Amino acid sequence: MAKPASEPIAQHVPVVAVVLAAGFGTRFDPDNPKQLVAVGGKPIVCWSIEAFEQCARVSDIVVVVNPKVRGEVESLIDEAGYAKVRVVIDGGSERVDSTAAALDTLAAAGIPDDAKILIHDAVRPFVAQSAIDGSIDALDQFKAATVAFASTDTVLLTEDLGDRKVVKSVPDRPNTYRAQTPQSFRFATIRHAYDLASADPDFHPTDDTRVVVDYLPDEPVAIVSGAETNLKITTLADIPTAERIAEQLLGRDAHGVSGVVGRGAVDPKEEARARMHALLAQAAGQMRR
Ligand SMILES: Nc1ccn([C@@H]2O[C@H](COP(=O)(O)OP(=O)(O)OP(=O)(O)O)[C@@H](O)[C@H]2O)c(=O)n1
Ligand SMILES: C[C@](O)(CO)[C@H](O)COP(=O)(O)O
Repeated sequence: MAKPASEPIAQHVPVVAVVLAAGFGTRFDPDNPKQLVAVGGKPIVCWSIEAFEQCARVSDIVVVVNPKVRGEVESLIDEAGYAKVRVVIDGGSERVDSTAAALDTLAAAGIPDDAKILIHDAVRPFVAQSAIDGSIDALDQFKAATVAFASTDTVLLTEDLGDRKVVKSVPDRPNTYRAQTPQSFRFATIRHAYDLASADPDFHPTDDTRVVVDYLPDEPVAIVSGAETNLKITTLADIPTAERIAEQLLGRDAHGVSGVVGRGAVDPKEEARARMHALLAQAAGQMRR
């Protein structure tokens, strides 16, 4: 059951979330689209849409899909009754093509240049409200921003030497962040960057920030605090972590039992204690024999 959408609040400009769900999940399982996989009992794409439904400052949501998942995503949206989803559009073969399709749709709809656009990976289901709010706020000062998480590892920039990768440089760790989403922009800024990038068929960026950084290098992109829990589900190995985060957010323990123990329900700690007592009693009985 979806949480009800927050009432949109009066703002000067539209705040549009673009939820990118048009990927093919080749690193996950191409026969099992990851955006439809349930974690904590809820499809990943629904977690992401709901994060923006619940933010009162988000006025509209555009969902980007591919033909393989369109039917299922549309049914999920209908069943949940997401009130802010305006349109479900087809994406393209790469992530940037899907973003470009969303920008074209928004342009055709006559969205104002100063609208705030938040572009989010559908496969980052646990994005925090603070990251969404922080992204919207950052656009009052900057025309571009990205949620990112400070790297705890030292990051190595590499280059090719024969068939080996070798280290080219080592940036100072306090200056290294892992890019997350949402990545947010004033509409005219991201549209301009994409227009410039479209002239280069060899440009294959994996995120939208790169499009601004490469094509509008004078435009600062602000960092908004992300979190380790804003996980991108990339391979099957990410699912156990995702389940753990979902359980925490849903307030359940690792076995899916509600943390609130009602009358008649079995407290898992009590159950474990009873099991241990039984085992000890059995062991003691065997020692006496
Ligand atoms: N053509 C594409 C490619 C990706 N995405 C979206 O961009 C996000 C991040 O992409 P990624 O994790 O790489 O997903 P996939 O492209 O599905 O995975 P893979 O690269 O393993 O095929 C996902 O929400 C994905 O659905 C998209 O909308 N359109
Ligand atoms: C946008 C992104 O999630 C930021 O970390 C990432 O770049 C997507 O990359 P992918 O190659 O599409 O997984």
